[in-house]
Amino acid sequence: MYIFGASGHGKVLASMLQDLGIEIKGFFDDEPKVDRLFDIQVYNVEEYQNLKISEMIIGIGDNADRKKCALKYVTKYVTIIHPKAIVHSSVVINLGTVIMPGTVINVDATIGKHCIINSGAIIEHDCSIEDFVHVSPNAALAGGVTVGEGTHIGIGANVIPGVIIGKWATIGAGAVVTKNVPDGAVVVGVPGKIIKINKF
Ligand SMILES: CC(=O)SCCNC(=O)CCNC(=O)[C@H](O)C(C)(C)COP(=O)(O)OP(=O)(O)OC[C@H]1O[C@@H](n2cnc3c(N)ncnc32)[C@H](O)[C@@H]1OP(=O)(O)O
Repeated sequence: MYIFGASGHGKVLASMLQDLGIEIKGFFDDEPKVDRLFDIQVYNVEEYQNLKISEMIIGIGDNADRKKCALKYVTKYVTIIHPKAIVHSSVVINLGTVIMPGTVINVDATIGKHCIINSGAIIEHDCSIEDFVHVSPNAALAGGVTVGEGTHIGIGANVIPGVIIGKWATIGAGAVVTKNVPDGAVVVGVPGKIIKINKF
Protein backbone atom coordinates (compact mmCIF):
# COMPACT_ATOMS: atom_id res chain seq x y z
CA MET A 1 0.00 0.00 0.00
CA TYR A 2 1.27 3.49 -0.90
CA ILE A 3 0.16 6.78 0.65
CA PHE A 4 0.04 9.93 -1.49
CA GLY A 5 1.04 12.84 0.77
CA ALA A 6 3.69 12.80 3.48
CA SER A 7 2.51 15.50 5.89
CA GLY A 8 -0.20 15.68 8.59
CA HIS A 9 -3.02 13.61 7.07
CA GLY A 10 -0.56 11.18 5.45
CA LYS A 11 0.98 10.51 8.85
CA VAL A 12 -2.45 9.84 10.38
CA LEU A 13 -3.24 7.36 7.59
CA ALA A 14 0.11 5.64 8.14
CA SER A 15 -0.63 5.16 11.83
CA MET A 16 -4.10 3.75 10.95
CA LEU A 17 -2.61 1.30 8.44
CA GLN A 18 -0.09 0.19 11.04
CA ASP A 19 -2.97 -0.40 13.53
CA LEU A 20 -4.58 -2.58 10.83
CA GLY A 21 -1.34 -4.49 10.20
CA ILE A 22 -1.19 -3.31 6.55
CA GLU A 23 2.31 -2.89 5.10
CA ILE A 24 3.12 0.63 3.80
CA LYS A 25 5.51 0.36 0.86
CA GLY A 26 6.10 4.09 0.53
CA PHE A 27 4.82 7.66 0.56
CA PHE A 28 4.62 9.99 -2.44
CA ASP A 29 4.84 13.75 -2.19
CA ASP A 30 5.21 16.54 -4.76
CA GLU A 31 7.48 18.46 -2.34
CA PRO A 32 8.99 15.86 0.01
CA LYS A 33 10.39 17.50 3.15
CA VAL A 34 11.92 14.28 4.47
CA ASP A 35 13.44 11.15 2.88
CA ARG A 36 11.77 8.79 5.32
CA LEU A 37 8.67 8.92 7.50
CA PHE A 38 7.96 6.23 10.12
CA ASP A 39 11.16 4.70 8.66
CA ILE A 40 9.36 4.31 5.30
CA GLN A 41 10.70 5.74 2.00
CA VAL A 42 9.20 9.04 0.81
CA TYR A 43 9.31 9.22 -3.02
CA ASN A 44 9.04 12.29 -5.21
CA VAL A 45 5.96 12.08 -7.49
CA GLU A 46 8.35 11.93 -10.47
CA GLU A 47 9.11 8.36 -9.40
CA TYR A 48 5.42 7.39 -9.56
CA GLN A 49 5.65 5.80 -13.04
CA ASN A 50 8.71 3.73 -12.08
CA LEU A 51 7.03 1.86 -9.24
CA LYS A 52 4.42 -0.87 -9.44
CA ILE A 53 1.57 0.67 -7.45
CA SER A 54 -0.83 -2.06 -6.41
CA GLU A 55 -2.95 -0.09 -3.95
CA MET A 56 -3.01 3.55 -2.84
CA ILE A 57 -4.78 5.95 -0.49
CA ILE A 58 -4.56 9.76 -0.69
CA GLY A 59 -3.22 11.39 2.46
CA ILE A 60 -4.04 14.99 1.50
CA GLY A 61 -6.37 16.84 3.86
CA ASP A 62 -7.40 19.66 1.49
CA ASN A 63 -10.51 18.52 -0.41
CA ALA A 64 -9.75 20.27 -3.71
CA ASP A 65 -6.14 19.02 -3.73
CA ARG A 66 -7.33 15.49 -2.91
CA LYS A 67 -9.70 15.65 -5.90
CA LYS A 68 -6.92 16.88 -8.23
CA CYS A 69 -4.70 14.03 -7.06
CA ALA A 70 -7.44 11.40 -7.57
CA LEU A 71 -8.12 12.66 -11.10
CA LYS A 72 -4.41 12.78 -12.00
CA TYR A 73 -3.29 9.45 -10.55
CA VAL A 74 -5.76 6.79 -11.61
CA THR A 75 -4.94 3.60 -9.72
CA LYS A 76 -6.49 1.08 -7.34
CA TYR A 77 -7.71 3.14 -4.41
CA VAL A 78 -8.74 1.42 -1.20
CA THR A 79 -11.13 2.26 1.61
CA ILE A 80 -9.81 2.26 5.16
CA ILE A 81 -12.14 1.73 8.12
CA HIS A 82 -10.48 1.79 11.52
CA PRO A 83 -11.54 -1.15 13.72
CA LYS A 84 -12.60 1.29 16.44
CA ALA A 85 -15.19 2.94 14.16
CA ILE A 86 -18.82 1.80 14.50
CA VAL A 87 -20.31 1.46 11.02
CA HIS A 88 -23.74 -0.14 10.44
CA SER A 89 -23.72 -3.01 7.94
CA SER A 90 -26.14 -1.14 5.63
CA VAL A 91 -23.77 1.82 5.19
CA VAL A 92 -22.25 2.27 1.71
CA ILE A 93 -18.68 3.59 1.69
CA ASN A 94 -16.97 4.26 -1.65
CA LEU A 95 -13.33 3.81 -2.66
CA GLY A 96 -10.59 6.04 -1.36
CA THR A 97 -12.53 7.03 1.76
CA VAL A 98 -11.05 6.89 5.27
CA ILE A 99 -13.11 6.29 8.39
CA MET A 100 -11.14 7.26 11.50
CA PRO A 101 -11.31 5.82 15.03
CA GLY A 102 -14.30 6.66 17.22
CA THR A 103 -16.66 7.57 14.39
CA VAL A 104 -20.25 6.32 14.34
CA ILE A 105 -22.02 5.92 10.99
CA ASN A 106 -25.62 4.87 11.33
CA VAL A 107 -28.07 2.86 9.24
CA ASP A 108 -28.53 3.61 5.51
CA ALA A 109 -25.95 6.41 5.34
CA THR A 110 -23.89 6.65 2.13
CA ILE A 111 -20.37 8.05 1.89
CA GLY A 112 -18.78 8.99 -1.45
CA LYS A 113 -15.26 8.54 -2.84
CA HIS A 114 -12.11 9.98 -1.24
CA CYS A 115 -13.91 11.35 1.83
CA ILE A 116 -12.38 11.81 5.28
CA ILE A 117 -14.65 10.96 8.19
CA ASN A 118 -12.38 12.14 10.96
CA SER A 119 -11.95 11.01 14.58
CA GLY A 120 -15.15 10.89 16.62
CA ALA A 121 -17.44 12.25 13.88
CA ILE A 122 -21.07 11.12 13.90
CA ILE A 123 -22.96 10.55 10.64
CA GLU A 124 -26.52 9.66 11.52
CA HIS A 125 -29.04 7.47 9.66
CA ASP A 126 -29.90 8.24 6.01
CA CYS A 127 -27.19 10.89 5.56
CA SER A 128 -25.80 11.25 2.05
CA ILE A 129 -22.19 12.43 1.78
CA GLU A 130 -20.84 13.08 -1.73
CA ASP A 131 -17.24 12.66 -2.97
CA PHE A 132 -14.22 14.55 -1.51
CA VAL A 133 -16.03 15.68 1.66
CA HIS A 134 -14.17 16.07 4.98
CA VAL A 135 -16.17 15.72 8.19
CA SER A 136 -13.76 16.97 10.88
CA PRO A 137 -13.23 15.50 14.34
CA ASN A 138 -16.24 15.52 16.66
CA ALA A 139 -18.63 17.01 14.07
CA ALA A 140 -22.13 15.54 14.08
CA LEU A 141 -24.63 15.25 11.22
CA ALA A 142 -28.18 14.41 12.34
CA GLY A 143 -30.47 12.08 10.38
CA GLY A 144 -31.04 12.64 6.66
CA VAL A 145 -28.43 15.39 6.12
CA THR A 146 -27.00 15.77 2.58
CA VAL A 147 -23.46 17.10 2.07
CA GLY A 148 -22.38 18.07 -1.45
CA GLU A 149 -19.07 17.30 -3.15
CA GLY A 150 -15.92 18.80 -1.66
CA THR A 151 -17.56 20.38 1.38
CA HIS A 152 -15.61 20.72 4.63
CA ILE A 153 -17.49 20.35 7.90
CA GLY A 154 -15.30 21.99 10.60
CA ILE A 155 -14.29 20.50 13.90
CA GLY A 156 -17.17 20.16 16.39
CA ALA A 157 -19.84 21.50 14.01
CA ASN A 158 -23.42 20.20 14.29
CA VAL A 159 -26.06 19.94 11.57
CA ILE A 160 -29.75 19.45 12.39
CA PRO A 161 -31.87 16.76 10.66
CA GLY A 162 -32.64 16.95 6.96
CA VAL A 163 -30.43 19.95 6.11
CA ILE A 164 -29.00 20.06 2.57
CA ILE A 165 -25.45 21.47 2.36
CA GLY A 166 -24.22 22.29 -1.15
CA LYS A 167 -20.95 21.56 -2.93
CA TRP A 168 -17.55 23.03 -1.90
CA ALA A 169 -19.07 24.77 1.13
CA THR A 170 -17.25 25.29 4.45
CA ILE A 171 -18.91 24.90 7.82
CA GLY A 172 -16.82 26.66 10.48
CA ALA A 173 -15.56 25.02 13.63
CA GLY A 174 -18.32 24.73 16.23
CA ALA A 175 -21.12 26.01 13.98
CA VAL A 176 -24.70 24.81 14.33
CA VAL A 177 -26.28 24.53 10.88
CA THR A 178 -30.06 24.91 11.01
CA LYS A 179 -30.87 25.83 7.38
CA ASN A 180 -29.88 24.63 3.91
CA VAL A 181 -26.47 25.91 2.74
CA PRO A 182 -25.82 26.97 -0.89
CA ASP A 183 -22.80 25.83 -2.94
CA GLY A 184 -19.51 27.49 -1.92
CA ALA A 185 -20.95 29.17 1.21
CA VAL A 186 -18.87 29.66 4.37
CA VAL A 187 -21.09 29.33 7.45
CA VAL A 188 -20.03 30.15 11.03
CA GLY A 189 -21.64 30.54 14.44
CA VAL A 190 -24.65 29.41 16.42
CA PRO A 191 -27.04 29.42 14.68
CA GLY A 192 -24.93 29.25 11.52
CA LYS A 193 -24.82 32.34 9.26
CA ILE A 194 -23.26 32.73 5.81
CA ILE A 195 -20.22 35.06 5.93
CA LYS A 196 -19.14 34.63 2.28
CA ILE A 197 -19.61 32.56 -0.86
CA ASN A 198 -16.44 31.15 -2.40
CA LYS A 199 -16.08 30.54 -6.14
CA PHE A 200 -15.14 26.97 -7.00
C1 LIG B 1 -7.42 16.83 12.39
C2 LIG B 1 -7.75 18.25 11.87
O1 LIG B 1 -7.08 19.18 12.15
S1 LIG B 1 -9.11 18.40 10.88
C3 LIG B 1 -9.23 20.10 10.42
C4 LIG B 1 -10.34 20.81 11.15
N1 LIG B 1 -10.34 22.22 10.72
C5 LIG B 1 -11.34 23.05 10.99
O2 LIG B 1 -12.31 22.68 11.63
C6 LIG B 1 -11.18 24.44 10.46
C7 LIG B 1 -12.52 25.14 10.33
N2 LIG B 1 -12.28 26.51 9.86
C8 LIG B 1 -12.84 27.60 10.41
O3 LIG B 1 -13.61 27.54 11.36
C9 LIG B 1 -12.43 28.91 9.76
O4 LIG B 1 -12.34 29.91 10.75
C10 LIG B 1 -13.40 29.33 8.61
C11 LIG B 1 -13.09 28.43 7.42
C12 LIG B 1 -14.86 29.20 9.00
C13 LIG B 1 -13.22 30.79 8.23
O5 LIG B 1 -11.92 31.02 7.83
P1 LIG B 1 -11.58 32.36 7.02
O6 LIG B 1 -12.31 32.37 5.71
O7 LIG B 1 -10.08 32.47 6.97
O8 LIG B 1 -12.24 33.51 7.86
P2 LIG B 1 -11.59 34.52 8.93
O9 LIG B 1 -10.63 33.82 9.85
O10 LIG B 1 -11.07 35.69 8.15
O11 LIG B 1 -12.86 34.95 9.79
C14 LIG B 1 -13.90 35.75 9.26
C15 LIG B 1 -14.82 36.10 10.41
O12 LIG B 1 -15.51 34.92 10.85
C16 LIG B 1 -15.22 34.67 12.23
N3 LIG B 1 -15.04 33.22 12.38
C17 LIG B 1 -14.15 32.46 11.73
N4 LIG B 1 -14.30 31.15 12.07
C18 LIG B 1 -15.31 31.13 12.96
C19 LIG B 1 -15.93 30.08 13.64
N5 LIG B 1 -15.54 28.80 13.48
N6 LIG B 1 -16.96 30.38 14.46
C20 LIG B 1 -17.37 31.67 14.63
N7 LIG B 1 -16.81 32.71 13.99
C21 LIG B 1 -15.80 32.44 13.16
C22 LIG B 1 -13.93 35.45 12.53
O13 LIG B 1 -13.83 35.75 13.89
C23 LIG B 1 -14.11 36.66 11.65
O14 LIG B 1 -15.01 37.53 12.26
P3 LIG B 1 -14.79 39.15 12.20
O15 LIG B 1 -14.89 39.51 10.73
O16 LIG B 1 -15.92 39.68 13.03
O17 LIG B 1 -13.44 39.38 12.76
